[in-house]
Amino acid sequence: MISAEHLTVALNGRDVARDVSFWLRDGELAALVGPNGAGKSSVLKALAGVTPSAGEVRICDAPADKLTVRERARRLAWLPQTRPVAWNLLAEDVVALGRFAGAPAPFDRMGEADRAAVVAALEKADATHLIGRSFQALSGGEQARVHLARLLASPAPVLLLDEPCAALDIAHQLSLMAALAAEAAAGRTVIVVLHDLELAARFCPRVLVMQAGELVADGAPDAALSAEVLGQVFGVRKSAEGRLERANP
Ligand SMILES: Nc1ncnc2c1ncn2[C@@H]1O[C@H](COP(=O)(O)OP(=O)(O)OP(=O)(O)O)[C@@H](O)[C@H]1O
Repeated sequence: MISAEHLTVALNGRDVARDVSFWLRDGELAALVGPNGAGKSSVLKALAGVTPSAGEVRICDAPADKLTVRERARRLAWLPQTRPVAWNLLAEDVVALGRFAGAPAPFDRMGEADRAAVVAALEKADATHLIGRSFQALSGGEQARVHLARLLASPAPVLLLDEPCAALDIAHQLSLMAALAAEAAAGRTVIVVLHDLELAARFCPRVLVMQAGELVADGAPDAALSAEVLGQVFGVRKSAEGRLERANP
């Protein structure tokens, strides 16, 4: 459904992602993890086509660089790490933006199916009560849930989410991960950048680990987050009680 072959992203003359290759099928839910600055957002941006890259990205069997912006947006929805909304839209109008690329023609009016998708996405993101509220007057976590609903409202078969749990309380983090698992079970391919390794291991059958621009592990949580990877990549280890702690405090 989405693949990267020898993906390299250079910024300011430096490779911030180097020779990254992976392949995800329909219905896979993968966590993309790694320390700060490892290159996770850069890879997601390259997959979304918003940053230049070398190598090949294929989305739904099509080379991404041959797709128009609209074709790409129909295949892939991206939740960036920073999410400015320039206009003070209503919460439901921000969610409706997720339907834009799927419309038969730009600026078509929303139909019944679009309205139903917006309502369903708001429900999935536990944000129905925010209908009618102005987006910029929402709390950080409420805004994050509206953005999640925007993504879920999109018909795209591939979802990319960059730290969607930031700003969410623990109950909503768990609900978000359950919602992503449900999307994957329904056939979408989901890549989610996470810093919480326990959340990643609990919900994601596949974990991609980046370090200093390289993909250093890719597999089921037990293998990808082995004691060796935890120590070498993250500088942590599991205590006797199973808690993560600094390897060299
Ligand atoms: N626009 C830019 N110009 C130059 N360097 C950049 C730019 N954006 C990011 N970088 C650098 O690229 C590297 C990778 O950044 P990236 O945002 O992909 O990391 P990340 O793994 O998502 O980090 P974090 O967990 O902190 O969000 C970092 O060293 C960062 O400083």
